[in-house]
Amino acid sequence: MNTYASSSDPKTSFSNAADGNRPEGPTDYGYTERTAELFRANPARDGDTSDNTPGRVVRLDRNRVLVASNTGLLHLPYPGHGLVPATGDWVWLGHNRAGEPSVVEVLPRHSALSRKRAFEASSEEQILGSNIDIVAVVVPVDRPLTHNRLERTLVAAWDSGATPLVVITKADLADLADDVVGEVILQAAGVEVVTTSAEQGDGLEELRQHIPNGATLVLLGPSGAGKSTLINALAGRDLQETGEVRAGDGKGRHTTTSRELVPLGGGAVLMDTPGVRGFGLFDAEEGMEEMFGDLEGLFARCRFADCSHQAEPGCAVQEALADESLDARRWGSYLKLQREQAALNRKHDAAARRAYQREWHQKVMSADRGQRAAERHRHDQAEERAAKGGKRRKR
Ligand SMILES: Nc1nc2c(ncn2[C@@H]2O[C@H](COP(=O)(O)OP(=O)(O)OP(=O)(O)O)[C@@H](O)[C@H]2O)c(=O)[nH]1
Ligand SMILES: [Zn+2]
Repeated sequence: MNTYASSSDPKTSFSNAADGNRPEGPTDYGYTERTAELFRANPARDGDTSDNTPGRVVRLDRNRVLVASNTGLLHLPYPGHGLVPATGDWVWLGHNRAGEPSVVEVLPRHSALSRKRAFEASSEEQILGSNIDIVAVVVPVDRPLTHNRLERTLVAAWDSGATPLVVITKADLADLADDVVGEVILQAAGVEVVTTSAEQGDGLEELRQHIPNGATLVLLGPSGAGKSTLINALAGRDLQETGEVRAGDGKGRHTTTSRELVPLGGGAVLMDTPGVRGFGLFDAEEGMEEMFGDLEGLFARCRFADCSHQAEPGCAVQEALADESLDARRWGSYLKLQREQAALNRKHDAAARRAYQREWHQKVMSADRGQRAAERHRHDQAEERAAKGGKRRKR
Protein backbone atom coordinates (compact mmCIF):
# COMPACT_ATOMS: atom_id res chain seq x y z
CA MET A 1 0.00 0.00 0.00
CA ASN A 2 1.38 3.38 -0.91
CA THR A 3 1.07 6.43 1.24
CA TYR A 4 1.94 9.96 0.43
CA ALA A 5 2.64 13.08 2.37
CA SER A 6 0.00 15.74 2.75
CA SER A 7 1.11 19.29 2.26
CA SER A 8 0.99 19.93 5.99
CA ASP A 9 3.71 17.35 6.46
CA PRO A 10 6.79 19.31 7.50
CA LYS A 11 8.96 16.79 5.65
CA THR A 12 7.42 17.88 2.36
CA SER A 13 10.17 19.51 0.44
CA PHE A 14 10.92 20.18 -3.15
CA SER A 15 14.64 20.42 -2.67
CA ASN A 16 16.12 19.62 -5.99
CA ALA A 17 18.83 17.00 -5.84
CA ALA A 18 19.65 17.44 -9.50
CA ASP A 19 22.77 18.96 -10.93
CA GLY A 20 20.86 22.21 -11.22
CA ASN A 21 20.57 21.84 -14.95
CA ARG A 22 18.32 18.87 -15.39
CA PRO A 23 15.34 19.06 -13.04
CA GLU A 24 14.49 15.70 -11.46
CA GLY A 25 11.05 14.32 -12.08
CA PRO A 26 8.98 11.21 -11.43
CA THR A 27 10.45 8.64 -13.84
CA ASP A 28 7.82 6.04 -12.84
CA TYR A 29 5.22 8.43 -14.18
CA GLY A 30 6.67 9.01 -17.61
CA TYR A 31 9.36 11.58 -16.82
CA THR A 32 12.02 11.22 -19.50
CA GLU A 33 14.68 13.34 -21.14
CA ARG A 34 11.91 14.64 -23.41
CA THR A 35 9.94 15.78 -20.37
CA ALA A 36 13.03 17.40 -18.89
CA GLU A 37 13.30 19.34 -22.14
CA LEU A 38 9.67 20.47 -21.81
CA PHE A 39 10.40 21.80 -18.31
CA ARG A 40 13.56 23.55 -19.49
CA ALA A 41 11.61 25.16 -22.31
CA ASN A 42 8.85 26.31 -19.94
CA PRO A 43 10.46 27.74 -16.83
CA ALA A 44 8.10 28.63 -13.99
CA ARG A 45 7.22 32.29 -14.16
CA ASP A 46 5.99 33.27 -10.76
CA GLY A 47 7.68 34.24 -7.51
CA ASP A 48 10.71 32.46 -6.15
CA THR A 49 11.26 29.67 -8.67
CA SER A 50 14.58 28.46 -7.30
CA ASP A 51 13.10 25.44 -5.51
CA ASN A 52 10.55 24.45 -8.17
CA THR A 53 10.55 20.85 -9.33
CA PRO A 54 8.63 18.85 -11.95
CA GLY A 55 5.54 16.85 -11.07
CA ARG A 56 2.72 15.04 -12.84
CA VAL A 57 -0.97 15.17 -12.00
CA VAL A 58 -2.16 11.71 -10.94
CA ARG A 59 -5.68 12.63 -9.91
CA LEU A 60 -7.83 15.67 -9.31
CA ASP A 61 -9.73 16.00 -6.09
CA ARG A 62 -12.10 18.73 -5.09
CA ASN A 63 -9.63 20.95 -3.30
CA ARG A 64 -6.32 19.29 -3.94
CA VAL A 65 -4.35 17.74 -6.72
CA LEU A 66 -2.61 14.40 -6.29
CA VAL A 67 0.80 14.81 -7.88
CA ALA A 68 3.72 12.47 -8.50
CA SER A 69 7.08 14.04 -7.76
CA ASN A 70 10.54 12.58 -7.58
CA THR A 71 10.00 12.27 -3.82
CA GLY A 72 6.69 10.40 -4.10
CA LEU A 73 3.01 11.29 -4.23
CA LEU A 74 1.87 14.62 -2.81
CA HIS A 75 -1.53 16.11 -2.20
CA LEU A 76 -1.25 19.79 -3.02
CA PRO A 77 -3.40 22.88 -3.55
CA TYR A 78 -4.37 23.93 -7.06
CA PRO A 79 -2.29 26.63 -8.76
CA GLY A 80 -3.56 30.16 -8.35
CA HIS A 81 -3.56 31.02 -12.03
CA GLY A 82 -2.98 29.69 -15.53
CA LEU A 83 -4.36 26.44 -16.94
CA VAL A 84 -6.58 24.38 -14.67
CA PRO A 85 -4.79 21.05 -14.11
CA ALA A 86 -6.00 17.84 -15.73
CA THR A 87 -4.96 14.27 -15.05
CA GLY A 88 -1.71 13.65 -16.91
CA ASP A 89 -0.52 17.25 -16.84
CA TRP A 90 3.09 18.10 -16.23
CA VAL A 91 3.27 20.77 -13.53
CA TRP A 92 5.78 22.88 -11.70
CA LEU A 93 5.71 22.24 -7.97
CA GLY A 94 6.73 25.00 -5.61
CA HIS A 95 5.14 27.31 -3.10
CA ASN A 96 2.08 29.46 -3.56
CA ARG A 97 1.77 33.05 -2.39
CA ALA A 98 0.68 31.85 1.05
CA GLY A 99 3.99 30.01 1.26
CA GLU A 100 2.38 26.56 1.19
CA PRO A 101 3.75 23.74 -0.97
CA SER A 102 1.56 23.85 -4.06
CA VAL A 103 1.16 23.18 -7.74
CA VAL A 104 2.30 26.49 -9.18
CA GLU A 105 1.94 26.08 -12.92
CA VAL A 106 0.60 23.71 -15.58
CA LEU A 107 2.86 23.15 -18.58
CA PRO A 108 1.58 23.12 -22.17
CA ARG A 109 -0.03 19.81 -23.21
CA HIS A 110 1.01 17.83 -26.24
CA SER A 111 -2.30 15.99 -26.37
CA ALA A 112 -5.65 16.09 -24.65
CA LEU A 113 -8.77 14.00 -24.54
CA SER A 114 -11.66 16.32 -23.99
CA ARG A 115 -15.39 16.40 -23.81
CA LYS A 116 -16.64 19.26 -25.91
CA ARG A 117 -20.19 20.36 -25.81
CA ALA A 118 -20.48 21.44 -29.39
CA PHE A 119 -24.22 21.93 -29.23
CA GLU A 120 -24.24 24.20 -26.21
CA ALA A 121 -23.81 27.93 -26.27
CA SER A 122 -20.87 27.90 -23.90
CA SER A 123 -18.60 25.40 -25.57
CA GLU A 124 -15.94 25.19 -22.90
CA GLU A 125 -14.16 21.92 -23.23
CA GLN A 126 -13.55 19.66 -20.30
CA ILE A 127 -10.14 18.01 -20.41
CA LEU A 128 -10.43 14.42 -19.26
CA GLY A 129 -6.79 13.53 -19.65
CA SER A 130 -3.66 15.05 -21.10
CA ASN A 131 -0.23 14.16 -22.45
CA ILE A 132 -1.43 10.80 -23.68
CA ASP A 133 0.88 9.23 -26.23
CA ILE A 134 -1.11 6.18 -27.22
CA VAL A 135 -4.85 5.64 -27.36
CA ALA A 136 -5.33 1.88 -27.56
CA VAL A 137 -8.76 0.87 -28.78
CA VAL A 138 -9.55 -2.56 -27.40
CA VAL A 139 -11.60 -4.88 -29.60
CA PRO A 140 -12.49 -8.28 -28.14
CA VAL A 141 -12.97 -11.07 -30.67
CA ASP A 142 -16.03 -12.29 -28.82
CA ARG A 143 -17.82 -8.99 -29.24
CA PRO A 144 -16.58 -7.20 -32.34
CA LEU A 145 -17.40 -3.55 -32.88
CA THR A 146 -20.32 -2.70 -35.04
CA HIS A 147 -19.68 -1.22 -38.49
CA ASN A 148 -17.99 2.17 -38.39
CA ARG A 149 -17.70 2.57 -34.65
CA LEU A 150 -14.05 1.57 -34.67
CA GLU A 151 -13.29 4.03 -37.44
CA ARG A 152 -15.03 6.86 -35.61
CA THR A 153 -13.23 6.05 -32.41
CA LEU A 154 -9.91 6.06 -34.22
CA VAL A 155 -10.61 9.47 -35.71
CA ALA A 156 -11.43 10.77 -32.23
CA ALA A 157 -8.20 9.23 -31.00
CA TRP A 158 -6.21 11.07 -33.69
CA ASP A 159 -8.09 14.23 -32.72
CA SER A 160 -6.68 14.03 -29.21
CA GLY A 161 -3.14 14.42 -30.51
CA ALA A 162 -2.19 10.89 -29.47
CA THR A 163 -1.37 7.95 -31.72
CA PRO A 164 -4.12 5.36 -31.97
CA LEU A 165 -3.45 1.65 -31.76
CA VAL A 166 -5.90 -1.21 -32.08
CA VAL A 167 -5.55 -4.05 -29.61
CA ILE A 168 -7.53 -7.17 -30.35
CA THR A 169 -8.12 -9.21 -27.18
CA LYS A 170 -9.14 -12.78 -26.39
CA ALA A 171 -7.55 -14.12 -29.57
CA ASP A 172 -7.53 -17.57 -27.93
CA LEU A 173 -11.22 -17.81 -28.78
CA ALA A 174 -9.85 -19.05 -32.07
CA ASP A 175 -12.95 -19.89 -34.04
CA LEU A 176 -13.90 -16.21 -33.91
CA ALA A 177 -10.48 -14.63 -34.15
CA ASP A 178 -9.62 -14.78 -37.84
CA ASP A 179 -12.78 -13.06 -39.06
CA VAL A 180 -12.56 -10.29 -36.50
CA VAL A 181 -8.85 -9.65 -37.09
CA GLY A 182 -9.42 -9.38 -40.83
CA GLU A 183 -12.40 -7.08 -40.42
CA VAL A 184 -10.58 -4.86 -37.93
CA ILE A 185 -7.50 -4.50 -40.11
CA LEU A 186 -9.77 -3.33 -42.93
CA GLN A 187 -11.54 -0.79 -40.75
CA ALA A 188 -8.42 0.47 -39.02
CA ALA A 189 -6.73 1.67 -42.22
CA GLY A 190 -3.32 3.07 -41.42
CA VAL A 191 -3.43 2.18 -37.73
CA GLU A 192 -1.32 -0.63 -36.23
CA VAL A 193 -3.22 -3.66 -35.03
CA VAL A 194 -1.87 -5.94 -32.30
CA THR A 195 -3.56 -9.25 -31.56
CA THR A 196 -3.36 -10.50 -27.97
CA SER A 197 -4.54 -13.13 -25.60
CA ALA A 198 -3.89 -12.11 -22.03
CA GLU A 199 -5.07 -15.56 -21.00
CA GLN A 200 -2.29 -17.25 -22.92
CA GLY A 201 0.24 -14.43 -22.83
CA ASP A 202 0.20 -14.06 -26.61
CA GLY A 203 0.98 -10.74 -28.26
CA LEU A 204 2.02 -9.05 -25.02
CA GLU A 205 5.62 -8.62 -26.09
CA GLU A 206 4.49 -7.10 -29.38
CA LEU A 207 2.17 -4.77 -27.50
CA ARG A 208 5.01 -3.70 -25.19
CA GLN A 209 7.04 -2.82 -28.24
CA HIS A 210 4.31 -0.39 -29.26
CA ILE A 211 4.63 1.43 -25.94
CA PRO A 212 7.85 3.46 -25.92
CA ASN A 213 9.71 4.14 -22.71
CA GLY A 214 7.93 6.85 -20.74
CA ALA A 215 4.80 6.68 -22.89
CA THR A 216 1.35 7.26 -21.44
CA LEU A 217 -1.31 4.88 -22.61
CA VAL A 218 -5.09 4.92 -22.47
CA LEU A 219 -7.19 1.84 -23.12
CA LEU A 220 -10.62 2.41 -24.60
CA GLY A 221 -13.12 -0.31 -25.02
CA PRO A 222 -16.50 -1.57 -23.94
CA SER A 223 -16.99 -3.16 -20.55
CA GLY A 224 -15.80 -6.75 -20.58
CA ALA A 225 -13.42 -6.19 -23.49
CA GLY A 226 -10.53 -7.47 -21.40
CA LYS A 227 -8.87 -4.15 -20.54
CA SER A 228 -8.14 -4.93 -16.88
CA THR A 229 -6.91 -8.42 -17.70
CA LEU A 230 -4.61 -7.01 -20.36
CA ILE A 231 -3.27 -4.29 -18.10
CA ASN A 232 -2.56 -6.75 -15.31
CA ALA A 233 -0.77 -9.00 -17.77
CA LEU A 234 1.29 -6.05 -19.03
CA ALA A 235 2.14 -4.84 -15.55
CA GLY A 236 2.78 -8.36 -14.30
CA ARG A 237 0.71 -7.65 -11.21
CA ASP A 238 -2.81 -6.93 -10.11
CA LEU A 239 -3.26 -3.22 -10.54
CA GLN A 240 -6.64 -3.29 -8.89
CA GLU A 241 -4.66 -3.49 -5.66
CA THR A 242 -1.56 -1.55 -6.53
CA GLY A 243 -3.61 1.22 -8.09
CA GLU A 244 -4.93 2.21 -4.69
CA VAL A 245 -3.48 4.87 -2.46
CA ARG A 246 -4.33 6.04 1.00
CA ALA A 247 -5.53 9.59 1.03
CA GLY A 248 -5.17 11.55 4.23
CA ASP A 249 -8.08 13.90 4.65
CA GLY A 250 -6.23 16.02 7.18
CA LYS A 251 -8.37 14.81 10.08
CA GLY A 252 -6.37 11.71 10.79
CA ARG A 253 -8.77 9.46 8.91
CA HIS A 254 -7.77 7.63 5.78
CA THR A 255 -9.87 6.74 2.81
CA THR A 256 -8.86 4.45 0.02
CA THR A 257 -9.14 5.92 -3.42
CA SER A 258 -7.68 4.97 -6.74
CA ARG A 259 -5.04 6.62 -8.81
CA GLU A 260 -5.90 7.60 -12.31
CA LEU A 261 -2.31 7.42 -13.49
CA VAL A 262 -0.68 4.08 -12.82
CA PRO A 263 2.96 3.17 -13.48
CA LEU A 264 3.12 0.00 -15.57
CA GLY A 265 6.79 -0.55 -14.95
CA GLY A 266 9.44 -0.02 -17.60
CA GLY A 267 8.58 3.68 -17.62
CA ALA A 268 5.17 3.30 -19.24
CA VAL A 269 2.12 4.82 -17.59
CA LEU A 270 -1.51 3.80 -17.77
CA MET A 271 -4.16 6.47 -17.60
CA ASP A 272 -7.29 4.94 -16.16
CA THR A 273 -9.75 7.73 -15.54
CA PRO A 274 -13.43 6.88 -15.32
CA GLY A 275 -14.35 9.35 -18.06
CA VAL A 276 -11.77 8.13 -20.51
CA ARG A 277 -12.03 4.39 -20.11
CA GLY A 278 -15.23 3.63 -21.95
CA PHE A 279 -16.50 4.52 -25.36
CA GLY A 280 -18.95 6.93 -23.77
CA LEU A 281 -16.47 9.73 -24.15
CA PHE A 282 -16.38 9.67 -27.88
CA ASP A 283 -20.03 8.90 -28.33
CA ALA A 284 -20.98 11.88 -26.17
CA GLU A 285 -18.28 14.19 -27.38
CA GLU A 286 -18.34 13.52 -31.03
CA GLY A 287 -21.94 14.52 -31.53
CA MET A 288 -20.80 15.88 -34.84
CA GLU A 289 -19.27 12.57 -35.82
CA GLU A 290 -22.37 10.80 -34.70
CA MET A 291 -24.69 13.01 -36.71
CA PHE A 292 -22.59 13.59 -39.75
CA GLY A 293 -20.37 10.54 -39.87
CA ASP A 294 -21.97 9.44 -43.14
CA LEU A 295 -20.73 12.63 -44.81
CA GLU A 296 -17.17 11.39 -44.39
CA GLY A 297 -18.08 8.59 -46.74
CA LEU A 298 -19.38 11.13 -49.21
CA PHE A 299 -16.22 13.25 -48.95
CA ALA A 300 -14.17 10.17 -49.74
CA ARG A 301 -15.88 9.98 -53.13
CA CYS A 302 -14.95 13.54 -54.16
CA ARG A 303 -12.45 13.63 -56.99
CA PHE A 304 -9.99 15.82 -55.06
CA ALA A 305 -8.79 14.85 -51.60
CA ASP A 306 -8.79 18.53 -50.55
CA CYS A 307 -12.21 19.23 -52.09
CA SER A 308 -13.96 22.15 -50.41
CA HIS A 309 -17.31 20.81 -51.65
CA GLN A 310 -18.27 24.08 -53.30
CA ALA A 311 -17.69 24.21 -57.02
CA GLU A 312 -14.99 21.64 -57.70
CA PRO A 313 -15.56 19.19 -60.53
CA GLY A 314 -16.34 15.68 -59.35
CA CYS A 315 -17.57 16.82 -55.93
CA ALA A 316 -19.68 14.05 -54.45
CA VAL A 317 -21.41 16.49 -52.09
CA GLN A 318 -22.59 18.73 -54.90
CA GLU A 319 -23.78 15.67 -56.80
CA ALA A 320 -25.65 14.38 -53.76
CA LEU A 321 -27.25 17.80 -53.26
CA ALA A 322 -28.23 17.89 -56.93
CA ASP A 323 -29.92 14.50 -56.89
CA GLU A 324 -31.33 15.25 -53.41
CA SER A 325 -29.77 12.18 -51.81
CA LEU A 326 -28.25 14.75 -49.43
CA ASP A 327 -30.72 17.10 -47.82
CA ALA A 328 -29.68 20.73 -48.40
CA ARG A 329 -30.79 21.74 -44.91
CA ARG A 330 -28.74 19.00 -43.35
CA TRP A 331 -25.71 20.12 -45.36
CA GLY A 332 -26.39 23.66 -44.19
CA SER A 333 -26.33 22.69 -40.54
CA TYR A 334 -23.13 20.71 -41.09
CA LEU A 335 -21.45 23.83 -42.53
CA LYS A 336 -22.76 25.91 -39.65
CA LEU A 337 -21.34 23.51 -37.11
CA GLN A 338 -18.05 23.44 -38.98
CA ARG A 339 -17.85 27.23 -38.70
CA GLU A 340 -18.64 27.10 -35.01
CA GLN A 341 -15.97 24.49 -34.52
CA ALA A 342 -13.45 26.57 -36.41
CA ALA A 343 -14.25 29.59 -34.24
CA LEU A 344 -13.87 27.43 -31.18
CA ASN A 345 -10.54 26.16 -32.42
CA ARG A 346 -9.21 29.64 -32.87
CA LYS A 347 -10.04 30.24 -29.23
CA HIS A 348 -8.31 27.16 -27.95
CA ASP A 349 -4.73 26.38 -28.86
CA ALA A 350 -5.13 22.74 -27.88
CA ALA A 351 -8.23 22.43 -30.00
CA ALA A 352 -6.47 24.00 -32.95
CA ARG A 353 -3.75 21.43 -32.58
CA ARG A 354 -6.34 18.69 -32.77
CA ALA A 355 -7.77 20.19 -35.93
CA TYR A 356 -4.28 20.08 -37.35
CA GLN A 357 -4.04 16.49 -36.24
CA ARG A 358 -7.31 15.66 -37.93
CA GLU A 359 -6.16 17.32 -41.13
CA TRP A 360 -2.96 15.36 -40.95
CA HIS A 361 -4.95 12.20 -40.35
CA GLN A 362 -7.09 12.91 -43.37
CA LYS A 363 -3.96 13.42 -45.42
CA VAL A 364 -2.68 10.07 -44.24
CA MET A 365 -6.01 8.47 -45.04
CA SER A 366 -6.23 10.03 -48.48
CA ALA A 367 -2.59 9.23 -49.18
CA ASP A 368 -3.49 5.70 -48.26
CA ARG A 369 -6.49 5.82 -50.58
CA GLY A 370 -4.28 7.34 -53.28
CA GLN A 371 -1.78 4.60 -52.80
CA ARG A 372 -4.47 1.94 -53.07
CA ALA A 373 -5.82 3.60 -56.20
CA ALA A 374 -2.32 3.72 -57.67
CA GLU A 375 -1.88 0.07 -56.86
CA ARG A 376 -5.17 -0.74 -58.52
CA HIS A 377 -4.12 1.29 -61.52
CA ARG A 378 -0.77 -0.50 -61.79
CA HIS A 379 -2.54 -3.81 -61.40
CA ASP A 380 -5.07 -2.93 -64.13
CA GLN A 381 -2.31 -1.79 -66.44
CA ALA A 382 -0.36 -4.95 -65.83
CA GLU A 383 -3.45 -6.98 -66.67
CA GLU A 384 -4.03 -4.91 -69.76
CA ARG A 385 -0.44 -5.43 -70.85
CA ALA A 386 -0.73 -9.13 -70.14
CA ALA A 387 -3.95 -9.29 -72.15
CA LYS A 388 -2.38 -7.36 -75.06
CA GLY A 389 0.78 -9.45 -74.83
CA GLY A 390 -1.40 -12.52 -74.97
CA LYS A 391 -3.16 -11.24 -78.06
CA ARG A 392 0.12 -10.42 -79.72
CA ARG A 393 1.48 -13.82 -78.96
CA LYS A 394 -1.63 -15.35 -80.42
CA ARG A 395 -1.08 -13.61 -83.69
N1 LIG B 1 -10.66 -16.26 -23.30
C1 LIG B 1 -10.18 -15.11 -22.83
N2 LIG B 1 -10.89 -14.39 -21.96
C2 LIG B 1 -10.40 -13.23 -21.51
C3 LIG B 1 -9.13 -12.73 -21.95
N3 LIG B 1 -8.90 -11.54 -21.36
C4 LIG B 1 -9.98 -11.29 -20.58
N4 LIG B 1 -10.87 -12.30 -20.65
C5 LIG B 1 -12.15 -12.41 -19.92
O1 LIG B 1 -13.03 -11.36 -20.30
C6 LIG B 1 -13.79 -10.90 -19.18
C7 LIG B 1 -13.68 -9.40 -19.04
O2 LIG B 1 -12.34 -9.05 -18.80
P1 LIG B 1 -11.93 -7.67 -18.06
O3 LIG B 1 -10.47 -7.58 -18.12
O4 LIG B 1 -12.57 -7.60 -16.72
O5 LIG B 1 -12.64 -6.60 -19.00
P2 LIG B 1 -12.61 -4.98 -18.86
O6 LIG B 1 -12.49 -4.46 -20.24
O7 LIG B 1 -11.59 -4.58 -17.89
O8 LIG B 1 -14.05 -4.70 -18.33
P3 LIG B 1 -14.55 -3.39 -17.49
O9 LIG B 1 -13.76 -3.42 -16.20
O10 LIG B 1 -16.00 -3.64 -17.28
O11 LIG B 1 -14.29 -2.19 -18.33
C8 LIG B 1 -13.25 -11.65 -17.99
O12 LIG B 1 -14.12 -12.71 -17.70
C9 LIG B 1 -11.91 -12.19 -18.45
O13 LIG B 1 -11.55 -13.38 -17.81
C10 LIG B 1 -8.38 -13.54 -22.90
O14 LIG B 1 -7.28 -13.23 -23.35
N5 LIG B 1 -8.96 -14.70 -23.30
ZN1 LIG C 1 -16.43 17.63 -52.58
